[in-house]
Amino acid sequence: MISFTGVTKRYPDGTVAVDHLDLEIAAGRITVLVGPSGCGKTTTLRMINRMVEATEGTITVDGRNVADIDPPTLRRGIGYVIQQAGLFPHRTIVDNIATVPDLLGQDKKRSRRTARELMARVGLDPALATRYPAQLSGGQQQRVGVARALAADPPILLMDEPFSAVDPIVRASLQDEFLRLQDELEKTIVFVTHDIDEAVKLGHRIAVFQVGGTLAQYSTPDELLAAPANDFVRDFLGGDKGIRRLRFTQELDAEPGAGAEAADR
Ligand SMILES: Nc1ncnc2c1ncn2[C@@H]1O[C@H](COP(=O)(O)OP(=O)(O)OP(=O)(O)O)[C@@H](O)[C@H]1O
Repeated sequence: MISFTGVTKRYPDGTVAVDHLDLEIAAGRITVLVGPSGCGKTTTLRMINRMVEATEGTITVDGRNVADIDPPTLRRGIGYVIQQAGLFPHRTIVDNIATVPDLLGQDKKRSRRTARELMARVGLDPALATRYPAQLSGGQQQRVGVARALAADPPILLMDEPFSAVDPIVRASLQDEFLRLQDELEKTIVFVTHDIDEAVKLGHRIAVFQVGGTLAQYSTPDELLAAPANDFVRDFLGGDKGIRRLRFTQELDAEPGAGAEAADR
C-alpha cells in the first residue's frame, strides 16, 4: 500500500502544486489520479518515487517512509511509464526493454529472453524486436514503454498519461490489453490521466484532483458517477454522465475487451 499523509509540495517559486494531501492507494489495484491541467497529478505521482521531494508530510510504501529509502533503491521497486514512452532512440526494442536488467548487471541472454516474453505479453509482434523506436507506431512504442517498466518486475507501476499520445482506437486497445495484463499481474498501479472516461474504465478507485492540489473526491468509479461530491466534480464529469454511467455498467457486464468497442460507439 502507498499512503500519503498531510503531503504538500511547494515548488521553489512558491507554487503549491499539492496541498495537504491524504490518500491511501491499495496494493494490487489500479488507482487513477484525474483532474484538469495543473492540478498536481504528476507532482503527486513523482513524489512516490522521489523524482519530486515532498515539502511537508509523509509518504509511505508498505509502511516505509520513502524519505528514508535512497532513491535508486526505491526506484528499483517502482516502474515508471510516461506519455511519449521515453525510449532510447539508438537502442533496439529488445534492448530498450532490457534496460533495467542490464543496469542491474543481469545475464544478457536471460534478460533478452525475458524481454521477448514481455513483448508477447504486451501484444508486440516478435519481428519488431530488432527495430529501433522510430520504426514503430506510437501505439507500439507505448507497449514497449509498458514492457520496459515491467522488465524489472516491480511491484509498483507509476503511469503518467501513458496512452494519451495515440489515437482513440489504438488507445482503447492499449487500455483493454493493459487491463488484461493487470488481471494477471496484480501490480499496484498509480495511473495519471486528465481523461475521465479513461479513469472510469481503468480505475478501481479514482482520485479527482482540483487545481491547487487538493482532492475533490476519492471513490470507486460507480460511486463517483452516481454521487459526485460537489459542483466541481459534477462539471468535470460533464453533461453526459448518464451515458457514461450506462456504459460503465455495460462494461461490468460484458466480456473483457467488449468495453472498448462500447466506448468507441
Ligand atoms: N518545477 C516546477 N516549478 C514550479 N512549478 C511547477 C513545477 N512543476 C510543476 N509546477 C506547477 O505545479 C502545478 C501542478 O503541476 P503538475 O504537473 O503536477 O500538474 P498536472 O495535474 O500533472 O498537470 P497536467 O495534466 O497539465 O500534466 C502547476 O501549477 C504547475 O505549473
